[in-house]
Amino acid sequence: MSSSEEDNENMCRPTTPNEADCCGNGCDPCILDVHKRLLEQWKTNKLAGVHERHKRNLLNLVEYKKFIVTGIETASADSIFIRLKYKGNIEHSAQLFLNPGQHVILHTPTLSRPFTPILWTHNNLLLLVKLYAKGSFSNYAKQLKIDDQIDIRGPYGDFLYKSNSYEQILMFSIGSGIASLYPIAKSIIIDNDEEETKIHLIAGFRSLAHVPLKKELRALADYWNFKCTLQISQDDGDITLNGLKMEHGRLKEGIVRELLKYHSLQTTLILICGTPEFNDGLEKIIRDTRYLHYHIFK
Ligand SMILES: Cc1cc2nc3c(=O)[nH]c(=O)nc-3n(C[C@H](O)[C@H](O)[C@H](O)COP(=O)(O)OP(=O)(O)OC[C@H]3O[C@@H](n4cnc5c(N)ncnc54)[C@H](O)[C@@H]3O)c2cc1C
Repeated sequence: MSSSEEDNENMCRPTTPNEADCCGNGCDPCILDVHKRLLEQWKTNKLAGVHERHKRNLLNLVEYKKFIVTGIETASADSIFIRLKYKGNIEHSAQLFLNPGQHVILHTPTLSRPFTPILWTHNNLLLLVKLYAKGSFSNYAKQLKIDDQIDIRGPYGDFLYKSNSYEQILMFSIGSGIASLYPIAKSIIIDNDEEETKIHLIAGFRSLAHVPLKKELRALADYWNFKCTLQISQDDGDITLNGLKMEHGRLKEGIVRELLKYHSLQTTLILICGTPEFNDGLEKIIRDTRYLHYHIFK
């Protein structure tokens, strides 16, 4: 190996974070664990003679990058959109890169929380953030102002979709869980003309006022292969939203079991994102019904 190749390889070695880089908030994944994993992968590749071509992602798994708030908007009765832009100069070959459904860790001076960007470009990303009355990050988010700084690392999450690999995708979410599923639906339905896969998103919310992304969901519903059912738990009277099917009642086991009766166990992919209880309940149903392909975002 020439010395320049060796230099190049050593440059690709994941940078070791300082012990002090761990914020002590019990982040999942912790920056030190991520580095350990990357280092093992790097050593395995080195031994096997695999020379990785590193993509220049603005985001980094073990190093926080600085972003600034460029927009804050109401998304629904209990959620906001936060737009963040990379702070600093972008090298020619670098850009922000995420797979739909992947999440990032936001780090403030006192806490860290995972969020799933719903949209992004080469240097900015849009988050859908649900606000909880007593939530620590929620209270921080409520006071955010334009030009405030937030540190971000990532992306994390191992869900990878291969085009046209299923006939049908059933997506189940409650509340802010839609943040993981919307970017996947968009990438399949709008961003890829070659897709033949049909998607049915079943999303549970308290009331119509609590539904974010209404315009975006209706835009998806204009396509032949996307269907959306909003399962509204509070009695909102006769509610309608063009293009979207509205159902009364909580997104409960009976509804999921009924839907699962009519799909192929082999060619259907099931995606789930909600509270831990919701995720566990649906996983049990999927196992009982013997569906082969599912992924839970948690
Ligand atoms: C991989 C991953 C991706 C995520 N992506 C998003 C996202 O894109 N958008 C988003 O809004 N959130 C997302 N979350 C949840 C988010 O990270 C925070 O947990 C959430 O915003 C609450 O943080 P908090 O500090 O405001 O509340 P905390 O201070 O952590 O909790 C305070 C109280 O709020 C309530 N609470 C907190 N979280 C939940 C919950 N999930 N369901 C029900 N009640 C809850 C509980 O009553 C809790 O006791 C994601 C979580 C994970 C694990």
